[in-house]
Amino acid sequence: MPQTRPRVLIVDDDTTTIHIIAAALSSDYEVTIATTAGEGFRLATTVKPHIILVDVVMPQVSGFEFCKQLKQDERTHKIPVIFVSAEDTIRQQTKGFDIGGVDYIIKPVEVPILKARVKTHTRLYRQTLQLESLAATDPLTNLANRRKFDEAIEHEIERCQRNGNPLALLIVDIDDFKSYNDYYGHAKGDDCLVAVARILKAEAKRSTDLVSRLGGEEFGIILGETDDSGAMAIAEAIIAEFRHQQIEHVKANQAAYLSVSIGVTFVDFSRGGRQGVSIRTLVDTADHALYRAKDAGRNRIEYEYLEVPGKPH
Ligand SMILES: Nc1nc2c(ncn2[C@@H]2O[C@H](COP(=O)(O)OP(=O)(O)OP(=O)(O)O)[C@@H](O)[C@H]2O)c(=O)[nH]1
Repeated sequence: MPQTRPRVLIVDDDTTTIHIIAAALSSDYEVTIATTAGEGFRLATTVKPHIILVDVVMPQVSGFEFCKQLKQDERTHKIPVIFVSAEDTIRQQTKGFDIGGVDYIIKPVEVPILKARVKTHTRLYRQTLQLESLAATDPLTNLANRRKFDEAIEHEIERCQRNGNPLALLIVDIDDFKSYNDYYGHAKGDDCLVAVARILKAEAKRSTDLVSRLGGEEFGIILGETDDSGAMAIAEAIIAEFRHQQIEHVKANQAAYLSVSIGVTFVDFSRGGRQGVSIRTLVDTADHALYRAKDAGRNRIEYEYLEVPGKPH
């Protein structure tokens, strides 16, 4: 698939420089312009540029301060920043790198050098993004993989705890999948995993939801900012969707179709506390509920609250 053109954000208060840089890059890049650091920061979070070219000397907020701000925000900290400045002292240039810039271009801008450097840094950044995405994705289902799940749940625990919000985790396991594989063959088993992934994605579709394949026929769904009734509603919708779709599984023991069992756990951070709430305790609690669902006959949901130790009552 052809890649879209890389996006460049130019942040400069000098219209002559903006004009020179934009003219040099606009045939190969999507160019966006900001004349203040404030506007630049807003565009960095919305346009998500592949590179930012910033003037060092600007009124109010300098290019260095702007870069520091970008590096402190998780939405923008990875975007490569190139400083463009007439200040050519070694001290000034070194400072640019220390702050987190990837390059420093001296004004007046030499267009071939500018183009070569922008090309190199955008290519490297895009490769990094691609590798990060591959490292976080399960190749069969295209869902987030276990590594991404662990990273995301840690992040969600922190976020929900900081904001005093509830957090829920669902572990979904296909019922009698061994006999499905044995009867229909491994390739059909793979197709089945893809179909299950699609159903789960369709039911947990909020931006704070993350559906992942934990391994084999087990899936994890993180529901940030979701309380017990919200999480149970999603779990019930998943069970109902499998009942509705009636995916054939002639060897199923319980239902006459392909079904899943779901273990659900909730944490309520609304009264503070966090000690003892880790990925491990969350997953273990949801797993425990899942085993109970399997034991009780499959094709069902069981849940367990996770108490937050140290929470004042
Ligand atoms: N096709 C396919 N099968 C897989 C994959 N990963 C794991 N499996 C199979 O999933 C099956 C899981 O079997 P079990 O752990 O015994 O679970 P189950 O038969 O679903 O039984 P219950 O969970 O108790 O209902 C095994 O046969 C694995 O070989 C995969 O990527 N593709």
